[in-house]
Amino acid sequence: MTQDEMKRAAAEAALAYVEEKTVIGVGTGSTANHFIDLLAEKRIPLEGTVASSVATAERLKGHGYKILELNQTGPLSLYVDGADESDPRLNLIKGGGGALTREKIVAAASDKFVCIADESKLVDVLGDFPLPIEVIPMAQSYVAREMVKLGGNPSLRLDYITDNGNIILDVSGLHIVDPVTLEREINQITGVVTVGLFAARPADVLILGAPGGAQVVTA
Ligand SMILES: O=C[C@H](O)[C@H](O)[C@H](O)COP(=O)(O)O
Repeated sequence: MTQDEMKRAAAEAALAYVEEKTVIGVGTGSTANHFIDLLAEKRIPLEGTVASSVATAERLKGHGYKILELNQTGPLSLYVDGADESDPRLNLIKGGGGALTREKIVAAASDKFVCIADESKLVDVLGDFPLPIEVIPMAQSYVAREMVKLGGNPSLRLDYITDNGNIILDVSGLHIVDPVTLEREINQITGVVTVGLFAARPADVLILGAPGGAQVVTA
């Protein structure tokens, strides 16, 4: 089974959490794309969707799904999205695709967050994947210096601007044993829009695609 097939297997298992004719939140990335395509292939009717990125909105629209603004919907019952890393407590690193801010907003507004990933994304301790941070452009150097003080090695994501008009710093070298505290500390740095650590609001369910099929992990 390839990594992509494992992503698709996880996405397919997430369909079990979708209630027809509801409004759901939909994440961004290659695993979320499988989920979107499977919703359409299985002809699952939805009242609407809240997209976590422009790219996801375009893909959903291409399949005929209605896009709603989060400000119109109130709380969502379900959010489905991928991740770059998960620890066993379902704390996540997200933002490899740059969509972390809108993803974190939709996750925060959702009752249940189902994370879908291939099995390689489950790690003991977060941090091998460089931690993405969305930053207001004029704060780039300041935030980078603050991240060095926290033990990280920041690097600017080149030729990339987020859907919100900001830059991304990818911070390597972190061994994140206390993700809740680190998320809070980074959130306090002036100029940080969002850190791609999802620990104050982790996933509720992690579905891992693996050669033997999809496995459901709960914290
Ligand atoms: O910004 C992107 C998102 O956080 C993605 O969910 C994450 O990067 C995982 O992407 P993929 O499903 O392509 O591995």
